[in-house]
Amino acid sequence: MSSLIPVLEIFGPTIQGEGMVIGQKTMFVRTAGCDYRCSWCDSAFTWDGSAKDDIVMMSPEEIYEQLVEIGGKAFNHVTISGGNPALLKNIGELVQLLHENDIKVALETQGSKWQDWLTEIDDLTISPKPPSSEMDTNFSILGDLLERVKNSSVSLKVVVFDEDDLTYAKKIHKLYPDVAFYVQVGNDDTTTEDDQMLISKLLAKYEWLIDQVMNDDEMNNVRVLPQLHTLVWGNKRGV
Ligand SMILES: C[S@@+](CC[C@H](N)C(=O)[O-])C[C@H]1O[C@@H](n2cnc3c(N)ncnc32)[C@H](O)[C@@H]1O
Ligand SMILES: Nc1nc2[nH]cc(C(=O)O)c2c(=O)[nH]1
Ligand code: SF4
Ligand SMILES: [Mg+2]
Repeated sequence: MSSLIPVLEIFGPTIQGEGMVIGQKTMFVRTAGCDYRCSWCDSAFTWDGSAKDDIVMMSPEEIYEQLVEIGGKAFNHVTISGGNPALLKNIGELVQLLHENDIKVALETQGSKWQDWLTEIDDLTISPKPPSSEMDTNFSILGDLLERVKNSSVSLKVVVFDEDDLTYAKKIHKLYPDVAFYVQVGNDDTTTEDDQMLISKLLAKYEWLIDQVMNDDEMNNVRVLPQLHTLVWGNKRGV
């Protein structure tokens, strides 16, 4: 019997709305628990206790069964996010099971914890947190992690809210110039249900971020992205 994984959401198929495989058709598995408390976290329910009664302890086999129950045959890509899935040693068993079923696996983590299974991920996104998050980056852990996954398909993605975040993003890019680098628009209104207001605000921020990067000779090899799912579905959960 495999060990159990704390799961908060399984949904899809949908598009990957962020980062290195934006637009990719994928299922999502969202784990509970995070070692960070980002001020603007759009998935705070994974760690703030508000959804603690919704956490289901599932074996990798049960997760795979539910993915198939929801997605049928209409997927071959699964994204694991959280919370921080890298807190969980047994994600490795889930990754192995998905690979055995010819499913590619993406994973989102902030780069604060190492797990040996990180080298097995097909699309690995590391998202270190800028000053606006009020979290501190442990550069020793981050550097070690990036060194150990350097032969995998890996990217760095920094969410940017303001100029200080942009300075931080540049520092990250300069430290690890060989890792594909993305900056992403930050959503500072993660509870509103007014989609039109949210979308026009986020598009204005996207234009601001594009302008900043275009005018900066230290960011010639940078990809600038919105959170595509937010532009389509606003703050809706499970999409
Ligand atoms: C909810 S996190 C879960 C994975 C992991 N804890 C992390 O932060 O990378 C998934 C992605 O959403 C991003 N994110 C979280 N809140 C956001 C917000 N308010 N605006 C834009 N991106 C956000 C994170 O930076 C991360 O890249
Ligand atoms: N469509 C969609 N794309 C995403 N990319 C990263 C997400 C996340 O919350 O980790 C996410 C999400 O929740 N939905
Ligand atoms: S690291 Fe990710 S899940 Fe954790 S608080 Fe920050 S954005 Fe949220
Ligand atoms: Mg999200």
